[in-house]
Amino acid sequence: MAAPPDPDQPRTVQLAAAILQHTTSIESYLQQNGLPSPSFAPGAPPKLPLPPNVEQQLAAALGALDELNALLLGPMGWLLNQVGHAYDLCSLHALYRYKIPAQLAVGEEVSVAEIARRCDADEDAMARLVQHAVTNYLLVRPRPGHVAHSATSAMLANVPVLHDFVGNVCEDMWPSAHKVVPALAHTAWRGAAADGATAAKSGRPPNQTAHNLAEGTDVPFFETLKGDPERARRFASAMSMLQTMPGFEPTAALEAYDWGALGHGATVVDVGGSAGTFAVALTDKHPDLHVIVQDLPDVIDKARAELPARSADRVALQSHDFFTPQPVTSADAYFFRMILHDWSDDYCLRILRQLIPALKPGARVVINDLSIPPPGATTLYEERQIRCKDIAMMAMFNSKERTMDEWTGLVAEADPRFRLRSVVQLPASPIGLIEFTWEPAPAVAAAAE
Ligand SMILES: C[S@@+](CC[C@H](N)C(=O)[O-])C[C@H]1O[C@@H](n2cnc3c(N)ncnc32)[C@H](O)[C@@H]1O
Repeated sequence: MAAPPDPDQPRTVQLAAAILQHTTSIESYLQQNGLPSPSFAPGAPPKLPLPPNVEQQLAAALGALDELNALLLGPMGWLLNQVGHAYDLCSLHALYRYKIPAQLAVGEEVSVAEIARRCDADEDAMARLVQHAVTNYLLVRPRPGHVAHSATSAMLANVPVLHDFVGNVCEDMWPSAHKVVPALAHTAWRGAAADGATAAKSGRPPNQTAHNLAEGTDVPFFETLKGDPERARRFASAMSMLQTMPGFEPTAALEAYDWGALGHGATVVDVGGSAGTFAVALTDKHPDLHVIVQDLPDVIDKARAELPARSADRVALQSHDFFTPQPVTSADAYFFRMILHDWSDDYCLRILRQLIPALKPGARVVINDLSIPPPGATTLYEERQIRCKDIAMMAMFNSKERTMDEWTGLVAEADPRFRLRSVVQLPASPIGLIEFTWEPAPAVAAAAE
């Protein structure tokens, strides 16, 4: 248990004391469990392997460090720091585009001139980008003018999905970042909403985004991917990397929800279930459940080729556009995992309402998606990470991350007969699991008969 800060000390000293206290706890946990101290050396674990109680100390240490950094820089320094961040991704982009990590052997010390030669790039510019990468711990500098692998670059060299993730960030998403405000201010787009619902609070269409301005196209990002197989492959690979992040793994949703309570032989529809990763994990754990994975035709074709033989009699695959009426009637649960955050409120309402004619009384609708923590529930540093994701969703899709209240309000707006049943916030994760049941009022049910 962390000691409270000494109120007689200045804030900076309180923060420094908290950082020392939390860091000491983290190091003792690592030492007691025979785990290595954090390091920049290639081979360091991608993430500190900490249990939830120590993970909380890590979150507190990082939050305190961030606030201390801002205070010590002072208002002007902190402002200039933001300006610097605008260019931070340039060196990571160079690492990605020129596949620099893959060109270095672990333990090899290479001159910056040699890096430029291996990349067939301008020596002066490449040397400067590589030196910037050193300052961001993406590479290390064993001696002046030379670089070598850091833990991060070695990971980028060895984990192809991570390389794809960086490519997706630097080449698909980052170009839209400086168009977020111009898209907001775009006169012709102001007030545009789904299906002409001009008063909608968040209904800007997915083809009037910062991404559309950045790429000079009027088709939504997912449509662009359909015409560009390599970009689509990189996006799918980047998404599969996200599935391995803490809280984003299928196992997290398996453990957070009582799937067994749906009953023996229950049917679950995984709406937008992609390649069926979750469905396979769910039926491995609960072999008596039947899961129908729905997605767009191309995705289902690919899923069909990849579905493990052991899942064939428990997992069915179905092409379905979730903007059309739900074809599976009377299922026990309809599951939306990382789907609705891709869409603005108006589009989410349309997706949810497509379920209604198919629902039997008591059917569950389970949303497994990011949730923005309430103010003060996390450090500003932690909240910033999810707010950055929220802005990324706005930039690419005109969609959003939501608070728990926004999630429950959205589903209630889709139809008041969706009754909130449970809310679970996954530990040490921005992901939530919100369960609704379909409860038509007796009078409404009778009238419908
Ligand atoms: C962010 S992914 C989430 C996939 C999966 N639920 C998971 O958690 O890994 C969004 C999914 O929605 C699918 N999708 C997009 N538009 C769709 C539509 N109109 N109908 C059905 N699926 C759609 C995409 O193909 C993709 O598989």
